[in-house]
Amino acid sequence: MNTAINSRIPVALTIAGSDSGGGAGIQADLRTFAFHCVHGTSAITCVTAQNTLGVRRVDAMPMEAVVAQIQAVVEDIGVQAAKTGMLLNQEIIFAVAQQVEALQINNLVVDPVMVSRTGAQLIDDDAVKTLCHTLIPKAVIITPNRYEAQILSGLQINSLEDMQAAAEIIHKTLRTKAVLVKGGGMQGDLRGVDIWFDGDKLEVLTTKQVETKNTHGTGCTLSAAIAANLAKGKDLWQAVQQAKEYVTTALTYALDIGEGQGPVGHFFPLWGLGTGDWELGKKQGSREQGAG
Ligand SMILES: Nc1ncnc2c1ncn2[C@@H]1O[C@H](COP(=O)(O)OP(=O)(O)OP(=O)(O)O)[C@@H](O)[C@H]1O
Ligand SMILES: Cc1ncc(CO)c(N)n1
Repeated sequence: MNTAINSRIPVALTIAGSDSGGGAGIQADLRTFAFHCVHGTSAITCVTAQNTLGVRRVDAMPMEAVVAQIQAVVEDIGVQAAKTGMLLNQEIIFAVAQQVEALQINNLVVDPVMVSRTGAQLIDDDAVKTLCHTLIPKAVIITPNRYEAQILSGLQINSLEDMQAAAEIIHKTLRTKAVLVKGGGMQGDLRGVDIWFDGDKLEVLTTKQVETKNTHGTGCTLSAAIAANLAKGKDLWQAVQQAKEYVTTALTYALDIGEGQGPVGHFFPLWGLGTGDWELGKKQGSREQGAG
């Protein structure tokens, strides 16, 4: 008898960089997709030698290799949603924007990775311009952090009101459906606060502020969770609210590894249930076998 189960599963694509430390980038995105029961596919734009203390080296993939990965995935498997993360240079950004158009990739979430949480600029000014003019207008939502929102809006952001003003300016000037200005780089209580603006509704998304130094990859995780929810057919507002809840809970289970900022705990229910001990799962399995 054929016992195979034919499972249909939503598919999402991440176009982003690899983080050797496993906390951000492609690694965080694929874990987030898996948690949401979405099949994760990837197009790697660059390889970073990175750990919890910082980025040591970045090697860009050839633009043609990025394009080939996107085409291989979309032409055969198809994707219901996609996200972009670290795109690194102007050539890759331009090529990704062309592929999004040519392959009609819908539900695109752009995490405009330009500046690290510590304020260091990761892409040059020409690449920022290309991102604004080619890729961002194709997104259903963009998710800048504090420093990225400063660049995109031209405002200094030091308060909730500044975050709101920046979201409005970014929406107006960059023509995306929605903007989420993230508060992780703010001080005090604002660290857990994000601002949503879609041209109509200006909303403050507030969760508790989690007291942890282990916040590496929160932005990647949030944008990947939004894409996963969109792939599952949720509307954009619902996708964002649920993604925010997910990243907050994952932060409360953040992993204390390395000397610097550890990653969030993407698979927290396993730890919450005490199954961090994998032996437990095996024991339960053998008990069931014994009973049969
Ligand atoms: N200490 C915290 N407590 C609660 N929420 C937080 C905290 N730090 C970040 N967040 C949330 O995590 C999400 C990501 O925001 P953040 O500003 O950290 O993005 P980012 O700088 O792009 O992240 P990264 O570069 O580390 O991937 C947002 O929803 C933000 O509110
Ligand atoms: C590969 C990669 N993408 C994104 C970020 C931003 O968190 C990072 N540190 N590394």
